[in-house]
Amino acid sequence: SGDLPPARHASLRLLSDPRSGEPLDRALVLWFPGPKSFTGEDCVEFHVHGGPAVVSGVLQALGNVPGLRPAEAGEFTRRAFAHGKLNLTEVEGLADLIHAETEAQRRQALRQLDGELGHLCRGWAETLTKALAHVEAYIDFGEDDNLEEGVLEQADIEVRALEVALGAHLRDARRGQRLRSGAHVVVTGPPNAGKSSLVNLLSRKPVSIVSPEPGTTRDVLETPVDLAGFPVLLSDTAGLREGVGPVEQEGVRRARERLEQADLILAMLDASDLASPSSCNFLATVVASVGAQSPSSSSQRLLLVLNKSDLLSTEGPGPGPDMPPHLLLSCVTGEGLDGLLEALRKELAAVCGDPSTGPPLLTRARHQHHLQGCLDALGHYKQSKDLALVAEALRVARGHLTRLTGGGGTEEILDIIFRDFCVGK
Ligand SMILES: Nc1nc2c(ncn2[C@@H]2O[C@H](COP(=O)(O)OP(=O)(O)OP(=O)(O)O)[C@@H](O)[C@H]2O)c(=O)[nH]1
Ligand SMILES: [K+]
Ligand SMILES: [Mg+2]
Repeated sequence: SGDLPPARHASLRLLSDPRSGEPLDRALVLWFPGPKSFTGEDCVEFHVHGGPAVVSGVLQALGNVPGLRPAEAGEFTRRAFAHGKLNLTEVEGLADLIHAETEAQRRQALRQLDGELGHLCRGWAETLTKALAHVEAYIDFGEDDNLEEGVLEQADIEVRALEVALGAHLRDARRGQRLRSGAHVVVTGPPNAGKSSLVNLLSRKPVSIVSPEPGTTRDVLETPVDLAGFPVLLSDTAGLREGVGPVEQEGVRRARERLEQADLILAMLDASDLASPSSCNFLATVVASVGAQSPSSSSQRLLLVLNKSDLLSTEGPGPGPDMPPHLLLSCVTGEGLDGLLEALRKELAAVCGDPSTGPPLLTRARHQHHLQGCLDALGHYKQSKDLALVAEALRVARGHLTRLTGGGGTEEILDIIFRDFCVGK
């Protein structure tokens, strides 16, 4: 009728049930004719009042219209993908955006939704297409004088540059996955250093029991927290010491086990008790051994925190010149907490990758799988003497890149990716 709202303009309308004519709500109606819509198809949005009676009344009235049914979870996004509105990495970015819990996760998801990773992969795939064209031209016209000189060599230079770029991204792959699922930060130190006090302070809730009795914490207590915008799984552990009863000894064993899985270690000592055997032993073993690792991206990182700084002026002489780099903190007064959070932000940006500045991250095992597949195929490319095999290796390599952005994706993979969505997206 003449009363239909104009395309892409919000119009105020009285909605009524088409069967009974009963008014349901006064609502904004938006009409998006395809292909300029989210899914690429004709779409209508009803912006109704949020009360449950209004929503169920409108849904019921719509459900009675022949041919209409409720969308399945992720169905809108799936249709957008089917109509080429989003590629697969962008779909993943959208899913991550919906589930983002911290600022860094949101930034990363937005970058992926903007198509950065897809763009990179398409550039790489183009390089391979060109190289393949050169190799095929050589196979067909190799003897022909008209063929430009050095086509194979030129292709080879570009493919090898691509191999280096892929390798760099793969070395970074664990970072992106940590940003998606949380970095492992483990608090460790001798008994009574204040480990549980710090865990409670950072998570802003009483996760662990704090008491003056050494050996209070026995089990590993893990809690998810947002630390300086990064998602973290923070573990409190038993104080490290020997010669104790079997229960505490088991706690110490679990603490050491968890320590091996840490991306970042928060090593904690009582600043007023640095000369004690347990402090010296901890510095000589845990702190020294992590400090001695090569500073490659795969090794663990460590922050040394000297707690109970509030006791320093009155009791101990304070940290001497031999003390490795450290931060002073008081869990009781909160002094030094800002400095610790800033240090944590820097460490976590290194552990998770920094989505404000760094290169596009590989956030899923699927990304890593295809880039590794591409790299392996380039390995075959280098070893092949026969030009037909060279061309085949390039084709396999390119196939991995197109599958990463969703070209030729199988239904099962799509099902897995779209399963993460909620109804209405
Ligand atoms: N003065 C002072 N006392 C602190 C500080 N942090 C913690 N404490 C006290 O130190 C004692 C031990 O704290 P916890 O947090 O239980 O220490 P822990 O390292 O978890 O101890 P275990 O689990 O037994 O290994 C408690 O009495 C805390 O109140 C601090 O910054 N200053
Ligand atoms: K304690
Ligand atoms: Mg404790």
